[in-house]
Amino acid sequence: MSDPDASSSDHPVRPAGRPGGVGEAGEPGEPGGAGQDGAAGASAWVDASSGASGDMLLGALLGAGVPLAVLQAAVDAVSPEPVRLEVEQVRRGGFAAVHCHVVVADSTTHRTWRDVRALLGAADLAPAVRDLALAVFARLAAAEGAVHGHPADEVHFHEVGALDAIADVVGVCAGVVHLGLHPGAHPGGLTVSPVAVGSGTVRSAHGVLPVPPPAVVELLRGAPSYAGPAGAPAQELCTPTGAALLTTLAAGWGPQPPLRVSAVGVGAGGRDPAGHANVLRLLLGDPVDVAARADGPGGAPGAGDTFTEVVLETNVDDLDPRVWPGVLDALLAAGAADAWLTPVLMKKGRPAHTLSVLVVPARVAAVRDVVLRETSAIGLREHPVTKHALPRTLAGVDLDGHRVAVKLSTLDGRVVTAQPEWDDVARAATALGLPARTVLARAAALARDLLD
Ligand SMILES: O=C([S-])c1cc(C(=O)S)c[n+]([C@@H]2O[C@H](COP(=O)(O)O)[C@@H](O)[C@H]2O)c1
Ligand code: NI
Repeated sequence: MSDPDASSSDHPVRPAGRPGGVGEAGEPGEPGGAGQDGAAGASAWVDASSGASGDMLLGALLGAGVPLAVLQAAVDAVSPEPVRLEVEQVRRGGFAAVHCHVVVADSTTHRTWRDVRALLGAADLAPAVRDLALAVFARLAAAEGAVHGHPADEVHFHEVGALDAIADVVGVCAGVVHLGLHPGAHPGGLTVSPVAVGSGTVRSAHGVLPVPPPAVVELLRGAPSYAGPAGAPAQELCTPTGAALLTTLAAGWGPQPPLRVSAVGVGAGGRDPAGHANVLRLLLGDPVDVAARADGPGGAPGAGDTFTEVVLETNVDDLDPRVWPGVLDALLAAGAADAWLTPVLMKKGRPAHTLSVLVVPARVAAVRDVVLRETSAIGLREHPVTKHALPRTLAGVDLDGHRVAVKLSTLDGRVVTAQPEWDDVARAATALGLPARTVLARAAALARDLLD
């Protein structure tokens, strides 16, 4: 929710940078709705070490280069009353930041989850934006229902169902879809840092609540969060809207993933307390394939091509084979570099599978946990392995307006392979209505120009 006390202005936003090849299509609406997917897909990291709220996320998206018109068009499509997004350049504890004000007339209308769902259902929104906004409000309704003891459908939102909160959610979803960062759009997606929730108490429609308030606790279940940051005055830093947005949008949690950063958005919270910068940062860029290197002796990207990883292995003869695809997905989601099955004939002549997982040392524990939880194995072997890999970077080629990432590998300073990323090829083929092998051949031909 935006801060009603903060001053506002009509200043146009000055982006901190334009993402390379991202958001450039930027048409104001796809056929049949506001909130065009104006990007071919990118990766990003949200720094929520000072918390998160709807207006902080809106400011960060604007600062990272999303046009104000994209957010406003989506908000206009949903809101039954005029809602204006206003942008102000502010300072927060040493950061130049963008504060997005959501300006609405005073209203005491309370909405249920059913009301909000009807508003979103009737709105002329791009399908991806509508689906995402529905998912955010469904999470809010489930959390409110759980903490107040009501079925989700009957949940009566107070602050979080007001027009400014609806504008926060819809605007953020439109911005995220515009950047191609929504779940399922791109393998990289959005990684979110552990979330600072603040401390102390907060006044709300429910009266005085402890921080984190119950809805935030419920929404952040399973996500990393903590009180703080240290030295900050006691205050609420993560609102229910911020928590619902982050947990719906996050493809993963943790420190900044390897990124070639091309744009930074700094979104301001309403207050500017002494002692900490009340901002949320969005770092946008292309993924760099250096995750393994960062954990190994090679250190910095491209600095070396030999490092240590771990192979976990176990022979399994008693798991229903239909379970295996989900296991492999879960292993990759837990950070495995690869996971595969080999048919074997094991002791007592039993047909079985060897499950093998390659993973960087820092992610062994998470991967081991998946193996022991998701399969019937009751033990496993772990071998450190020495891995040699060529330094690689990502470039891109354009196929009739669809960006296909190309992985470049370098030997002795020369680019020796240029491989189009399959997921991008498949997506472009679907969008263009062409066979994937045709699109792959065209992407490979363009990629050949990137070879040295
Ligand atoms: O609106 C509701 S029902 C509501 C529930 C809770 C619970 O934790 S339960 C908390 N709040 C407080 O409302 C304000 C505004 O939140 P936004 O997400 O709309 O920015 C915030 O202080 C919450 O703690 C509201
Ligand atoms: Ni509540």
